[in-house]
Amino acid sequence: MVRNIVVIGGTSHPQLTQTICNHLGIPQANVLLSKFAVGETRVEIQESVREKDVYIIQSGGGKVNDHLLELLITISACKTASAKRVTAVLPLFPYSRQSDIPYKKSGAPLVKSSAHNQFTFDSTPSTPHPGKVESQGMNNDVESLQKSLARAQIESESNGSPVKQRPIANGGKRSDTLESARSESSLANGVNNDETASVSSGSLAKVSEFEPRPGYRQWVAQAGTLIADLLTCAGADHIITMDLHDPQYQGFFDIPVDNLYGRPLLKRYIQRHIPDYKNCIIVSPDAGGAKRATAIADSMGVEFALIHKERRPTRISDRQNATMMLVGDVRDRTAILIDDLADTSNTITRAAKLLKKEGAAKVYALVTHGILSGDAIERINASALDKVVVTNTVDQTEHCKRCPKLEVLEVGNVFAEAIRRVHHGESISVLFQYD
Ligand SMILES: O=P(O)(O)OC[C@H]1O[C@@H](O)[C@H](O)[C@@H]1O
Repeated sequence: MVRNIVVIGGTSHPQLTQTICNHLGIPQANVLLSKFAVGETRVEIQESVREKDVYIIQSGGGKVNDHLLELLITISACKTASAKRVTAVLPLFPYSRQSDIPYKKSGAPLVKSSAHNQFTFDSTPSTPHPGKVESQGMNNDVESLQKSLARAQIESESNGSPVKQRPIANGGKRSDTLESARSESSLANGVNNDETASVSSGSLAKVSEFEPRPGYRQWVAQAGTLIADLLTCAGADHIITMDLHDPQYQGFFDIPVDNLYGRPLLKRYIQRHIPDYKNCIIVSPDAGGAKRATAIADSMGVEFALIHKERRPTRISDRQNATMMLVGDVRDRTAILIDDLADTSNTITRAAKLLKKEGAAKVYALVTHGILSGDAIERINASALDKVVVTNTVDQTEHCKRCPKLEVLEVGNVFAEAIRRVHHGESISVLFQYD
């Protein structure tokens, strides 16, 4: 039983809050979380938090924007009710894939040429793309753009080389920038050129006609910084999270951030449940995740392979795998894909197809955050993946009902122990170790 501590659960993951409270031996605080008719979030803390150490559990995934706003309001409510310290516990950190966007010195985002639009990244079912929901075209397009640009940045950082700058086409005018970026973002999101062309939003057309002045920064919201600022402005004194997509995101905060590792759970699963695991091969589905995957492979003394995403145009008959190249030998072995998250599941299902094509006997995917939005479950069910193992940083109740290949690892005990240690001022570095 821990004293003088208050645990509040947001609406994103009530089951995880309950598990954490069970481990701590305390009841959840009474709060009223609801919505006004207009859709605005309403928060009422129904017990005193004066001079208490408050932990608010709220994960990303699902209705991520609603959950985020609910968290901000709850933090602020606790602060104004004189809580001594407020810690936001975000098992999956929302918006952490939207760290700052790379820009050229000239001011335009770093994007590649639109000439490379001849191939597709088909998957079954097809990956969501901007053209699908016309009314949301603008949002999706920008999100895709941010995703592709953030990837370009991270890939370039992991290569240790700067992102290549594309010469400005169109006689030096910058009006091509969004079109090129769109094309690039489409490539990164499984959209061929025809599909991209089907985006017919009036606002998009206006944006692409817009010719920025020299030096003007084509505007892509830098959500990563904003989210960090919102949390601290609301009153958060401390953040606890797990497997941040980009660990450097911790540097966006000027309050302590404890980034716990999901790796010990994944490693334990491999050792206990994968037959003859010493002869399996750990695979990173992209260069960005290589560090994460090699850490697990090295700690178990097993081999490692990497899937390289080739972004140059390739005309070969098997278009689906045209852009992926396996570095390593998986023939007749069990391949274990390791990644931080699966959202559309496009990455892991395409990787699984390639691994089976290269002769892997079985393919597992072990992923910390099973966001599994949209058609992700259908995609996994139809894929070459034999098993997908995720933690419950995101609620998996509904996913499990629809996906026989899914297995879930519990993180409630890890977060409860982190909370207990933070509350007592003990070191939590033991939770970062996994050997
Ligand atoms: O392909 P989906 O599942 O949508 O996205 C997951 C991938 O996107 C990356 O940021 C993650 O690290 C992971 O490799």
